[in-house]
Amino acid sequence: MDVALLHGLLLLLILPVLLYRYCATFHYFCKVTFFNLWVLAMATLLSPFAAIRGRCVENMKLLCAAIRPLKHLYGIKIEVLGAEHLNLKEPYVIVCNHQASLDLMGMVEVIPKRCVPIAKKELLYMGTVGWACWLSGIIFIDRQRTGDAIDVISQTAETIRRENLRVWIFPEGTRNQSRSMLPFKRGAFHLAVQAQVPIFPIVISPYWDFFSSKEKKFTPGTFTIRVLPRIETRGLSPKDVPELTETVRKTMVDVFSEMSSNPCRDWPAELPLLPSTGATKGTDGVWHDEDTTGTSD
Ligand SMILES: CCCCCCCCCCCCCCCC(=O)SCCNC(=O)CCNC(=O)[C@H](O)C(C)(C)COP(=O)(O)OP(=O)(O)OC[C@H]1O[C@@H](n2cnc3c(N)ncnc32)[C@H](O)[C@@H]1OP(=O)(O)O
Ligand SMILES: CCCCCCCC/C=C\CCCCCCCC(=O)OC[C@@H](O)COP(=O)(O)O
Repeated sequence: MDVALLHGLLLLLILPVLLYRYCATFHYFCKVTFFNLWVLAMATLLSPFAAIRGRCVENMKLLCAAIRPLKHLYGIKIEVLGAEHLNLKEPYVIVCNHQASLDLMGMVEVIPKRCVPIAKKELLYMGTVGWACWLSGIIFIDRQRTGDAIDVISQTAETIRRENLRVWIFPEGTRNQSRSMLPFKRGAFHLAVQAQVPIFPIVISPYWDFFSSKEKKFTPGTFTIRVLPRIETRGLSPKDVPELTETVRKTMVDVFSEMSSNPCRDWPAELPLLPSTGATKGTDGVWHDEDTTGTSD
């Protein structure tokens, strides 16, 4: 009886190990659960320290430091190209494609100082995770209430200039693992135009090789983050937003396709970008290059 019990116990111990080793779906769920538990645990541990400082963007540093070890735990290599573009003293808006929660791992590799993401308000209700996000100055929007979301974005346009902040937005508005990008929401572009600050597009290469929530795949792997040159919005008005949105999306989709078809990551140092670096749109509707000397750190 005792031996049978022992065998049962051993099997109970070994079974998860075997499942983890040989069942891809179980492996996937374990890794995703660990990711969420890690975030929850870190938020719980760090929120009291962040609370001492109160709600402030400096707490983003704590949040980022807590997420950074995850890439080592998952065996994920992240390559960042073009990070130097972000060395601007002035405020700006970052727009980035959004494939999965794993984007957090890439985001913390490249996010500049004094930068806050815009997030769906549902995150706010995730216990200590919401608390940590709020304490770090993350801006919440209700995607179901466009009017309210627009108000928040308009206030943000004033805040980023007043407090010299950067804002990180996922303009697809939701996670997307398709072969291209979803149509872009216009909030990020209204924000940049209203604040008259530049936009930096960031493209994260596809995770297909190592991660797919549909196929329940999560293995070690590599991805690349490409920071594209800035796109000026000075002189643009709200009527230019639809075209600006489409131009930026097309640029990002082109880079994403390039990254998808070149898994060896053998990209040219500078990809052609429309509009080009430091371009502004003149009254004639044409994008003009301008001198950006002295704007970088
Ligand atoms: C210590 C450890 C802790 C760990 C802690 C870990 C967690 C750490 C998390 C950090 C990371 C967060 C990551 C979160 C990731 C997301 O939560 S993604 C989801 C949230 N993000 C978004 O939704 C993207 C931003 N959304 C937008 O920009 C959308 O435009 C809005 C404002 C929500 C409106 O949405 P919509 O109505 O569906 O779409 P849209 O067609 O764009 O707009 C409708 C109309 O309003 C106009 N409009 C839009 N915005 C404006 C505006 N600002 N002014 C004037 N008109 C506007 C549009 O132009 C359009 O009008 P027309 O041009 O058609 O005439
Ligand atoms: C008292 C309640 C306690 C609840 C505790 C919940 C614990 C949850 C723990 C960890 C959550 C980790 C969240 C990481 C968030 C990463 C950002 C993200 O990817 O958000 C999704 C959002 O972009 C788009 O959402 P949808 O694709 O539209 O959906």
